[in-house]
Amino acid sequence: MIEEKGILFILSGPSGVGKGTVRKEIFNRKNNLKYSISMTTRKMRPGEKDGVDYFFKTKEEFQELIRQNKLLEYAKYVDNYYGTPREYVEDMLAAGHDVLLEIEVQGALQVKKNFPDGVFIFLLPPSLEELKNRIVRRGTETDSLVRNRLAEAKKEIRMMDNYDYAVLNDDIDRAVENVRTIIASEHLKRERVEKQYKKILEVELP
Ligand SMILES: Nc1ncnc2c1ncn2[C@@H]1O[C@H](COP(=O)(O)OP(=O)(O)OP(=O)(O)O)[C@@H](O)[C@H]1O
Ligand SMILES: Nc1nc2c(ncn2[C@@H]2O[C@H](COP(=O)(O)O)[C@@H](O)[C@H]2O)c(=O)[nH]1
Repeated sequence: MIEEKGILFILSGPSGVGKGTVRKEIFNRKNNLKYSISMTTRKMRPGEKDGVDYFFKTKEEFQELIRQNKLLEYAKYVDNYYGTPREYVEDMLAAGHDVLLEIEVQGALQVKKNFPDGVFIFLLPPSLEELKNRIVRRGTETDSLVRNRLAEAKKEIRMMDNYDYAVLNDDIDRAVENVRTIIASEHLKRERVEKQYKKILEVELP
């Protein structure tokens, strides 16, 4: 029997492309999604809150989580670790909730190995120039970190073919609508398959 589980959505793409902005817009509207708050060893930015934006951990704490297999995926990204808590995601999916991860590309590829049925969405910037402008305008990174993040971005964009969908974030409203449409249509698709599956099994053999 098909287990009635939630769908895992992975929103990914280079730093500064607008993943967080799109995600917040999606969660501002009515939805059936749960957001998985990540763990990180990076320093908290002004305005960020522990347990809301991330669970902020020391390097030692993070390494212990890895050792105890408590992370669904993790990656070292520009000198810091980032990872997804396993228990929350597995519990939510098992309870039938859809879950959204907002993660970089190395982590997304790990998730794909373990959750091939996940829906992988890549957010693409209009250009590297605009990506740089967005990171600089956000004002969270030093010049050298901007350079490192852009170098990662080029590698990440090369991996876009591994995703189910690519959404261009040139216009924020359009990008949000496109991601919402993907989420809704994947949902519908799975509901239809589930219904059909049940219908087939209801029929008595002659
Ligand atoms: N379509 C857009 N047009 C112009 N600016 C945008 C657009 N989308 C997002 N931004 C801006 O770009 C900056 C980076 O966006 P955001 O922080 O959401 O990116 P991110 O992909 O989540 O970054 P990171 O991966 O580093 O967390 C923000 O200042 C945001 O307001
Ligand atoms: N592999 C993972 N990547 C993650 C996770 N949480 C966030 N991220 C990504 O890291 C970079 C940098 O984030 P920032 O907050 O320092 O700008 C960005 O691409 C995030 O999406 C995670 O759990 N796993």
